Amino acid sequence: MQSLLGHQPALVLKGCRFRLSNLTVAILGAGKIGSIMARSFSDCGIHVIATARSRERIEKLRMQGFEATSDNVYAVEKASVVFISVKPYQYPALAWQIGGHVSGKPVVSVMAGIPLRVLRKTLPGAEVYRAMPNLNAAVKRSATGLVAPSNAQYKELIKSILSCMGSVYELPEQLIDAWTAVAGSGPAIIAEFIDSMILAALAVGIPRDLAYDAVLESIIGTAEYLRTRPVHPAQLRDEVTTPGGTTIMALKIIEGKGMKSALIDAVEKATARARKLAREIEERIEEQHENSGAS
Ligand SMILES: NC(=O)C1=CN([C@@H]2O[C@H](COP(=O)(O)OP(=O)(O)OC[C@H]3O[C@@H](n4cnc5c(N)ncnc54)[C@H](O)[C@@H]3O)[C@@H](O)[C@H]2O)C=CC1
Ligand SMILES: O=C(O)[C@@H]1CCC=N1
Repeated sequence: MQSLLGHQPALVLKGCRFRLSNLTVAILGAGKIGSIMARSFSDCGIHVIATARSRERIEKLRMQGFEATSDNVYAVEKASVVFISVKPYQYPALAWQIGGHVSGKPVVSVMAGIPLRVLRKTLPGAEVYRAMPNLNAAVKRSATGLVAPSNAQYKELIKSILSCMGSVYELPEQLIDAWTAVAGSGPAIIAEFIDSMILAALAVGIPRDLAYDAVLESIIGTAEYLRTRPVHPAQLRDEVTTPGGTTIMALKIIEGKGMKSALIDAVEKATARARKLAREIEERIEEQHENSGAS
């Protein structure tokens, strides 16, 4: 693998390593990703306290079997590990609520963009981490990036909890925004590709249900092929492409319309957006600090 791809996957963990059944974890802001995290952690035996703002959402979380509340401070105080999964712009208000209650606890943010530096400043005394899972956690196939602080005390525990969602990869902080673009947004980008291929299949007359299967099975099969056989994607492409055959006609059009350059641009823009988010949130936090009359 190393010599062919010039890269060794930095997989650190897959599958639970700790006995997690005595653990209580708070998930603050159990929306789309937070409720998937709650299900994954709960399936690992963890007691989850999920928080949400609306009565309907709390009721829904309870129906799914989780302890659920609107009281973030209660959840933080009861839990040994705290996860934050609100939208980045919702974070300053949440930090204001819980900032005085997290000292000594590990707190893991899955929010795009917000740097450790800002988490540390707003959650005094907590051991702060950044993680970037993806929606595929719903099928235990998240590729989760993890940034741990130096001299982290709780790193093995955090990796173990995150592994309930799939694979965990430890990263330096300067890579997490790029990871957010590639792996965090990845399912959306890949879903667009799948949707486009389905439309293409319809255009050449394949019935809709068959088109869906043809595309999904081909995507899953190609990923499985690349995962289990040590070949570079370009080598796979060459194995499929018969000189003067059909595939080369498709590849010529893709090349001419710039699919690769569009994807590279897209990922660069998404990475830059995460960096910009960090600045925007930091400004909001400073404003909040000034408005509170703090020096
Ligand atoms: N959706 C995704 O695939 C992924 C999202 N993320 C990150 O996860 C975070 C959440 O994203 P989504 O789940 O998509 O958003 P969402 O809007 O579905 O979930 C956020 C939830 O937090 C709740 N909330 C907001 N403020 C709150 C507060 N003070 N107390 C309690 N609950 C509060 C909201 O009502 C909402 O239900 C974002 O920061 C995003 O960057 C990370 C990886 C993947
Ligand atoms: O779109 C977003 O900002 C979040 C981060 C990764 C996936 N969704």
